[in-house]
Amino acid sequence: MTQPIFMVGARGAGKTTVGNALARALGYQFTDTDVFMQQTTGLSVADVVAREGWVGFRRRESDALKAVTAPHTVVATGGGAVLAAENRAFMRDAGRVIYLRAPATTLAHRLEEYPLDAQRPTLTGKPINEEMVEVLAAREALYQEVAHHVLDATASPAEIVAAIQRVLQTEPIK
Ligand SMILES: Nc1ncnc2c1ncn2[C@@H]1O[C@H](COP(=O)(O)OP(=O)(O)OP(=O)(O)O)[C@@H](O)[C@H]1O
Ligand SMILES: O=C(O)C1=C[C@@H](O)[C@@H](O)[C@H](O)C1
Ligand SMILES: [Mg+2]
Repeated sequence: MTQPIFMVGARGAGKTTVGNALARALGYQFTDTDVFMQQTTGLSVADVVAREGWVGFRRRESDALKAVTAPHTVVATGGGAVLAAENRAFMRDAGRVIYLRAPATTLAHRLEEYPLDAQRPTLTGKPINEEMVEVLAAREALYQEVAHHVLDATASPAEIVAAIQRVLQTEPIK
């Protein structure tokens, strides 16, 4: 397989952590749309949102997704990349899409431990647990729709990488 692999899921699901480890295991390149945008603009997510609003950030995110996509590459996407139908169609068409799925409580716990506020400014202004419940309610159907494979993101990163390697050897069922 040479196709790019796209990691999708909410903030804290482990797209960056697991995506990086998966790339190492496969001998693939690793790239992250949030990091790509930070490097190309010199601005954090919070800065871009302050200057251009979420609409501007989402436009840049769609451009970044296309720019980083290449064969033999694991792409960690931003948590909201699935919001645009254009991005969902692009990822399904270009490669394999992996949804790292975890409950809101797990995500909120991880984000509390390691907030990284500049890269993860609040989406709703609400406390993080409430925010993650809301975000998942709004996006779960989109993550499911775009994914070729859904993985349990509460396992350890090593276990998730092994599980992804197994599903990549199967034909996508969706
Ligand atoms: N499977 C896991 N088990 C335990 N902790 C994890 C796991 N995956 C990620 N983490 C931890 O959760 C935090 C968030 O992980 P990570 O940055 O990879 O998430 P993300 O999906 O890339 O989030 P974002 O959308 O904000 O970029 C990190 O502190 C990371 O160490
Ligand atoms: O879930 C989201 O909407 C976001 C997730 C992060 O990866 C960043 O892309 C940004 O903080 C927005
Ligand atoms: Mg990330």
